[in-house]
Amino acid sequence: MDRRDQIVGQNIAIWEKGRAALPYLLLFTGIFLTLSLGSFTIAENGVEANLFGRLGHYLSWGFLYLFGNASFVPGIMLILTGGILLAKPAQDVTNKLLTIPLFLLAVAVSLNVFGNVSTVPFASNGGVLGQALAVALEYLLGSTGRLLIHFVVYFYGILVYLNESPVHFLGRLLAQSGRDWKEQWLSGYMSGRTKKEEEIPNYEPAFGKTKSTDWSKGLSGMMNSIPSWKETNTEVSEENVPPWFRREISGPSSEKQNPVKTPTNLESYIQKAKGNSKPAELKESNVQYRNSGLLQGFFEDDRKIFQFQTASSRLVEKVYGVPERKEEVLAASSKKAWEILDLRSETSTLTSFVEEEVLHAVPETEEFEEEIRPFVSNKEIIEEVSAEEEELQEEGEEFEEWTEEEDSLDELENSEEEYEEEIEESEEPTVVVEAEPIVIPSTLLAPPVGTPTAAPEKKQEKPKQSELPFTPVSMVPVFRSKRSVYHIPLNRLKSNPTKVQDALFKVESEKVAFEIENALKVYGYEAKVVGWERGPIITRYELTPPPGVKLGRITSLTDELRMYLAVKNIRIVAPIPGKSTIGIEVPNKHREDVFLGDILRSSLAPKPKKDLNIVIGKDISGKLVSIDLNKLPHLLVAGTTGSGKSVCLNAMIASLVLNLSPEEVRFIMIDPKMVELTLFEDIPHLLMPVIKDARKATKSLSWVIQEMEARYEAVSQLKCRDFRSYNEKVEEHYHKEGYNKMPYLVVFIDELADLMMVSGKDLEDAITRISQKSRAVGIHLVMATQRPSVDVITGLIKANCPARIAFHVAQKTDSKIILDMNGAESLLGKGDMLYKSPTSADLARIQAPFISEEEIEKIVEEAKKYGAPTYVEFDLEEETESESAEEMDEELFDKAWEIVRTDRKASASYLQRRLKIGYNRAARIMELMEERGYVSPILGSKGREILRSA
Ligand SMILES: Nc1ncnc2c1ncn2[C@@H]1O[C@H](COP(=O)(O)OP(=O)(O)OP(=O)(O)O)[C@@H](O)[C@H]1O
Repeated sequence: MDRRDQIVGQNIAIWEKGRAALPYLLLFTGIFLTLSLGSFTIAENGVEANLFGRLGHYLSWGFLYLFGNASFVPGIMLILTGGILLAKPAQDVTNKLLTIPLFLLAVAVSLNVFGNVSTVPFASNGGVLGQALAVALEYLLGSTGRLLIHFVVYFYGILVYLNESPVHFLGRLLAQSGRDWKEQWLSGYMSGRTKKEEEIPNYEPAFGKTKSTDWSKGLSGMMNSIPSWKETNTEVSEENVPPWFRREISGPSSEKQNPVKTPTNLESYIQKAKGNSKPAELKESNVQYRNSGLLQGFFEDDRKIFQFQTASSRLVEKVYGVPERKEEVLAASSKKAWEILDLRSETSTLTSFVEEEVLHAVPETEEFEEEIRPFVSNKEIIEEVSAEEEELQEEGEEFEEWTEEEDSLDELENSEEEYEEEIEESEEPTVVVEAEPIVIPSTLLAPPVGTPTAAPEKKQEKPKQSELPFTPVSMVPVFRSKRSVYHIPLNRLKSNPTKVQDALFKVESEKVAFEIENALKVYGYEAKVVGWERGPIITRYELTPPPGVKLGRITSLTDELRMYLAVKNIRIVAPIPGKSTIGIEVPNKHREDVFLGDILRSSLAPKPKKDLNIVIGKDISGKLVSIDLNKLPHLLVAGTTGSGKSVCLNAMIASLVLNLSPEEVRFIMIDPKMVELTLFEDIPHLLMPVIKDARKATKSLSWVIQEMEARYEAVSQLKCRDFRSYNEKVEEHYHKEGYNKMPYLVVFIDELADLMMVSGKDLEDAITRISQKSRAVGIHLVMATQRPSVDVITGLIKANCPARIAFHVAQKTDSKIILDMNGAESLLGKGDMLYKSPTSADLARIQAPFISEEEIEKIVEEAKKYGAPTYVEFDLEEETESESAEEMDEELFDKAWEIVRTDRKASASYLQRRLKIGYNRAARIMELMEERGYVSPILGSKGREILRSA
């Protein structure tokens, strides 16, 4: 660690202490100022009368003279800010304090403008400065300008005080008013049009009146074919909405503001045409969807129908794109009344049903076929839209699109007039509409209709909903950040103020090196310490091995050396990988804790941002070691209780939260211990609330499997090899087609053993499936366990997690399970660990960084400012039958054990009688007891033995 870091660290420590005293300082100053001013009197005994004596009197004098009664402002604001800081100690009040002079001056000017009279003569009208400022402002800006400008200062001050960026606030305001304007403009036009239609008694849509070759006849026919569609539920949930539509979503308010009821209009035309006195009404949906001004509308009928309210002229042209019918195209786009699109798949049984209905409505099959041919498939529409978007982007401004539409409006109004004329001329509609209105199913948007198969009973069939004709994508809900730039300040993290001085260390190391040489001499080996490397908690001494001595002999001297050096533990590495020396790792006398804050600050130097890069600590030479979770791709952590697993996991999560926004990474946290990961509850990166129940853990992992499959599907659709190239492609081009970038997904499990105990096989299966496949789609597992036994870290799990971290473990066998070699048993605990990378057989000894709970809380608090977490829609509570049975067994377990223990009878039939339960259940409970080591397996005729006494 260099000197600069040291100074920074010290400064931060001083700052932290100062911060704790800040609220009291603010409160005291505020009270002092307010009371001094309140007790100020101009009379002779002013000093005596003032509650804060001479200082209070003269200070108040100065303030009142300069700012008049506005002088009370700083005191009151200081009290307010101090109170806020006391209630929320982590708040940054710098902005609040900076607004005090602003408000002081603004109030002083206000007092002058509105003529404040004070009992203290020189304090009237905002004091000398208030008067001077007011006069200067009036001279420069006139009285109106003065009034306005000082109100602007209030406005600005209030925003800054509330920690709101005035620029962002104005931006949002402008954006909102722009949207409102656009919608009002649209609704004004559309309502005008509706009125017109109502005024003309015989008004019929043009497409209902034109000759039989008109495309709209097919439409009208179809509109009359499927009555049930419009009667179904119109509530729209965001779930499963194709990403294409999801890109801009406005809430219900905008929908209300916009009185466009296109389908109703369209239907009413058809109702009128067939003389139906009971016009059907389509309910409006709540949520409006847009795609960059190209189209706008809302979902109906349980997301099966997308009702367009607006669409760009090119999209319209594509759908109706027969050049000879240009007027119609224009008319259609102007009315925005044609746009009803069914999103059902083309394979549904509906196809023949609709075809048949259409042909029923339109007798001339050939003509009808011609009518519907111009409709294009959804895929083509999407392509067209993307082309349209590209073009728009080239043109630069979305606004131009609206201007264009405005221009075309005039044209369209003309064409509407033409239609009206046509209506008058026309005597009879050529299309005989017989059935109820329907919407256009997508089945008709694709290929021409084949020969119908008349089957009237099919009319009663409920249309089957199949998959939406859009790309299946990640189920991770989109996170919308409250702020534009994601940044969590590192000053929230501590630094280590106690660094061991090099000089001190040199003396210590020389002494230890001498002792090592002596100890080996005692056992008859002439070895020389040739150097050492100092880490934060251990130092590795390098020795040249005595010639002709087997290395095993030296390593077998571990205990002897430990005793000779009087240290807790030593570890001998023979030979040091890549060197011709032996390493003896000896604990330092003075431990130097590694703080996450220090690490992140020292690694702040600009370097390419690796996606899931995590600094996991300092190695024995004090160098930072980082891992890229993306490459591992999963990590297994093991160690006895108190060895530092949870702190390590917390540090990993914290560094990810500090580096990556919720748009870039999401977490699922499983914490059966209920105390470790819950600290991160409610951070926006979470996909589910922190899971504390082992049963829910398995369910959440099954969700991860589904997500993994969906991601694979999406990745293969864009013909990408992995998730990264998918994200690149989406960023470059495919976002225009509605594809969303996928965030990394990291699943943290603290205490795998607890989970394996409850749902062993299921959990193992889920973990194996995820770990085998998920690497390519950005899903990673980080699992920690206290008990590195073969039933927890099974062969399958081990095989799929080549990257492992071992903290201190109780025995060599545990070390072998986790690392496939000895070593972890000689670690020192408290974050001392061995890391086995997937690419190398050698172990790296690392000191994990420390992060305290308070630091985590501060980070969490900062992260929460970016928004609340958007959880996946997934019911973790839902219970399967077998699960509830297991739960009941679990409930009975304690009772059963009490009976077995006191009666000394471990048999299922005995439990059956005592607990009045079925035999199967009793046998299951006995098996549970066996699994948990309470009773032995059945020992032939002797039955089971009771293994525990309590
Ligand atoms: N990197 C570290 N640096 C310094 N001290 C540490 C470090 N990691 C852990 N400790 C100390 O060890 C204690 C136990 O750590 P931790 O809670 O992470 O253990 P654990 O392995 O998760 O234990 P358990 O499995 O019982 O939860 C901590 O309270 C802390 O004081």
